[in-house]
Amino acid sequence: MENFLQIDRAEILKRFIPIATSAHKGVQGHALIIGGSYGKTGAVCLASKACLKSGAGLVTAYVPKCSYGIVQTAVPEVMVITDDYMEHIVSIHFDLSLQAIGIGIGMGQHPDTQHAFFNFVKANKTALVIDADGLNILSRNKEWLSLLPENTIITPHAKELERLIGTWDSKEDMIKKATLFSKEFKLIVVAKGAPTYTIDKDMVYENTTGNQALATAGSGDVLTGIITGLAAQGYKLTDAAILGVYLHGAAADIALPETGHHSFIASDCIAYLGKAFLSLENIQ
Ligand SMILES: NC(=O)C1=CN([C@@H]2O[C@H](COP(=O)(O)OP(=O)(O)OC[C@H]3O[C@@H](n4cnc5c(N)ncnc54)[C@H](OP(=O)(O)O)[C@@H]3O)[C@@H](O)[C@H]2O)[C@@H](O)CC1
Ligand SMILES: Nc1ncnc2c1ncn2[C@@H]1O[C@H](COP(=O)(O)OP(=O)(O)O)[C@@H](O)[C@H]1O
Ligand SMILES: [Mg+2]
Repeated sequence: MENFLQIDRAEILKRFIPIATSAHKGVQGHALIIGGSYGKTGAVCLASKACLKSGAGLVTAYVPKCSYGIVQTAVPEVMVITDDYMEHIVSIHFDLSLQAIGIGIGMGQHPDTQHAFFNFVKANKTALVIDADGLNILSRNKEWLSLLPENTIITPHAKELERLIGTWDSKEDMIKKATLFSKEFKLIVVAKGAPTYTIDKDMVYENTTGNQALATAGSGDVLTGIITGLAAQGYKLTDAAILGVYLHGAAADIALPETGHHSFIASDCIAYLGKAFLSLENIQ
């Protein structure tokens, strides 16, 4: 039987950790964002910028060669490592000490990328957030799900979730199936939608922020970056997911009087993240 909890500001304040006055970038966590392919480097730019804007001390992006100049120009604060191949990822290798990795956005599902993803998950021990093509690759290769570290966060939209757990006939049925999936593979499922449910075994956390302005390209990529950034800072992974979803929605709610529903874009979600954090910190 599932237990439901509505995530409002009071619940978030129980989990939110302000940054210590003595902090430096070395203690704020190093996050790696792996993704991108020809024509979809924007997803990595959005995720890695959102990751930094969520408080991670250092962010590196792992991208195919064609994405190098784009990421360096769009987000100069982010460091970049490139794959050996030009247009998509064919092997994932790096020598970094990391606290969290976000993988899958804009990555595509080329057979070589699937192979690289398999070798990566087989070896990886770092806290992991998987989105978009990382999830699509797992849907095609369900036997790889058991390779993921316990409490890996997955962030599917409805179609990605359906590819993983099959169809459902009601919201209750979706939650039941996602709960079973979460328990079977020991994963935290962020079932994105309106509202978003974060499902950690029998616990179901219903988010209370966000609006239809988020129905715009790249808003999920931003969420991946936020959650990865919080995980890198050492949040318990369930809390990183819950807090990330809340802040992402809060940024869209705070932006609304300025952008309206139509003109809000994923970059606005990043731009308003500061105000979303301030709504928790009461700093004037
Ligand atoms: N600037 C960039 O670089 C960007 C790069 N991006 C990257 O692109 C890649 C592909 O990602 P993607 O999500 O567009 O593809 P995919 O999983 O096939 O879903 C599409 C189909 O699924 C459905 N569908 C979608 N959402 C749904 C929902 N909430 N609820 C229900 N259904 C939903 C919908 O199906 P329909 O409703 O039309 O039947 C739609 O046709 C990925 O790597 C991503 O990171 C993007 O982030 C954009 C910005
Ligand atoms: N109508 C809506 N109300 C609230 N949130 C929404 C709405 N539409 C989309 N979102 C949110 O926007 C994000 C979309 O993610 P996703 O579909 O992965 O986008 P993309 O792949 O383009 O980055 C999710 O966090 C989802 O919950
Ligand atoms: Mg997406």
